[in-house]
Amino acid sequence: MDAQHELRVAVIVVAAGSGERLGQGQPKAQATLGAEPLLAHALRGVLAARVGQLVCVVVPRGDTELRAVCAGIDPEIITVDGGSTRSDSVGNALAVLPEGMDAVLVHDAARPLTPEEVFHRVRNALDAGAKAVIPALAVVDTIKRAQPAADPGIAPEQVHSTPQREELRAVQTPQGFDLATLRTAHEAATMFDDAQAAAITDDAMLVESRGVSVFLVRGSELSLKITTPTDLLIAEALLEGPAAPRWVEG
Ligand SMILES: Nc1ccn([C@@H]2O[C@H](COP(=O)(O)OP(=O)(O)OP(=O)(O)O)[C@@H](O)[C@H]2O)c(=O)n1
Ligand SMILES: C[C@](O)(CO)[C@H](O)COP(=O)(O)O
Repeated sequence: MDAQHELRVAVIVVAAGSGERLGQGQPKAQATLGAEPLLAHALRGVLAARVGQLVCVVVPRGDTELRAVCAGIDPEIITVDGGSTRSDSVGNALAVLPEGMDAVLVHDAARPLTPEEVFHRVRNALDAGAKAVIPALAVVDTIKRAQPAADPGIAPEQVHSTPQREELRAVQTPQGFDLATLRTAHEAATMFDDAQAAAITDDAMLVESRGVSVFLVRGSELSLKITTPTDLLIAEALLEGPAAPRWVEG
């Protein structure tokens, strides 16, 4: 990329998950946080950060509520149906992006409080020439690798080993990529079998496996992912507190 050319960036927000672990019986992106759906918070953060020329939101197939949330915030937002896995949902968005984009940020609607600064760090790394960049935090717990139990559910698991904590990072979104690099990696993943496909938990994995260098920038504790009911309680407390992102006022 020459220094004169400003990157044209698309932001994909994946919001097509079912929210099984949250257990509200509705798509997770519809769950209410401070009187608004998670998707509305996530989109407000994306738009406040001004890191892209367009936003594409991936919604559950047949959804009308999340489409209405998008239209109510910015009628220019593109919406597309999701797939059965997160990776399929990202692939569906990659397929509908208009011509002329250079790079893409992929963000989880399930991270409603991601501060603008995190978007900027990712975008800045792309501007500096990175093909792949992800926000991350140092891990605070000691992590153990478990040995698969001989009789799952009967015999207790045993510890296999303890990775060095200094080397571990908990990664977040938005994850930023050169668009052609991410598209090639997703196309290769369409050949995966079901077990391989189920094991793809983020986009960076797909480009890593192709030998692309993935750079890390600092994430944020505010950027927690809403997965369980406890996460939603924590997010409510964060939203009320002094550390809430500036854009939560609307
Ligand atoms: N088929 C899917 C699965 C997930 N996602 C999105 O990917 C992000 C991270 O996924 P996760 O937190 O696992 O959400 P769910 O799949 O909804 O959660 P669960 O596994 O508890 O059902 C979320 O913003 C979710 O909406 C998606 O767009 N399409
Ligand atoms: C992409 C991600 O949010 C990075 O932390 C995470 O891997 C998504 O995982 P999930 O199991 O789909 O929630």
